[in-house]
Amino acid sequence: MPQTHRFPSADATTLALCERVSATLTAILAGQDRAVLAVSGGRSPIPLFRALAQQDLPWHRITVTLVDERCVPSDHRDSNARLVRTHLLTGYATSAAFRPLWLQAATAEALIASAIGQWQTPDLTLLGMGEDGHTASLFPGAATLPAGLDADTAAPLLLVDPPAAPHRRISMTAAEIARSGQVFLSIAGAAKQAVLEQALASPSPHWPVGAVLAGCPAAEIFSSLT
Ligand SMILES: O=C1O[C@H](COP(=O)(O)O)[C@@H](O)[C@H](O)[C@H]1O
Repeated sequence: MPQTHRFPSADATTLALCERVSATLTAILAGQDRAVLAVSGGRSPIPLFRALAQQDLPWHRITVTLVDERCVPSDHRDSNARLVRTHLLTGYATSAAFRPLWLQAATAEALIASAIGQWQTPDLTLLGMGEDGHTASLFPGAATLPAGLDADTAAPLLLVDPPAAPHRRISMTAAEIARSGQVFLSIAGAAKQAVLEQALASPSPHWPVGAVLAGCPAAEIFSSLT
């Protein structure tokens, strides 16, 4: 069962998570030349990205990639790559390498093949969660959700067409999240807290986050009610 760390506010969560991510990357880099950090998109991670960018880490030995991406050009307002470039790859973190997931491709097959072709299993994966219980872009009701939650698949990434959210997505599979060295999930707000508790109590495809975390018993959850 993942361990949960509760904080009085979203700001306190950001501070604690920033320290934890920094310490984890430092520990990983004490034992290997390079580390791969996979980060989520959306809006919630912006304060964490800004805090991490101010950490004096050996960013030149870190590759940042994405847990999931919307299939939109890299200058689109909904692009997670744009979010990362704007808020994380600044300050000290300018020297990190960045591997975006979405690249222009003629077909869906070429798109997923190019993303998988340059993919490396992350040493540390940072997850978020939507109020519908999706994490990464593993959305409830998506046609490819069963493949995305297949614990035995070797596929690290797959395409997802969310039934109730904009844009086709590229997402890490639950199996690839489970293969990550470490997994931290952060959420803020009572609504997300209630969904997460329900998902953990009875893992089901209705709340993909529960099924994902069931495959990551050593994952850690960072949460606040505000
Ligand atoms: O669409 C997405 O949503 C989730 C949750 O976003 P948030 O802003 O509510 O935290 C995010 O984790 C995922 O990476 C993103 O593409």
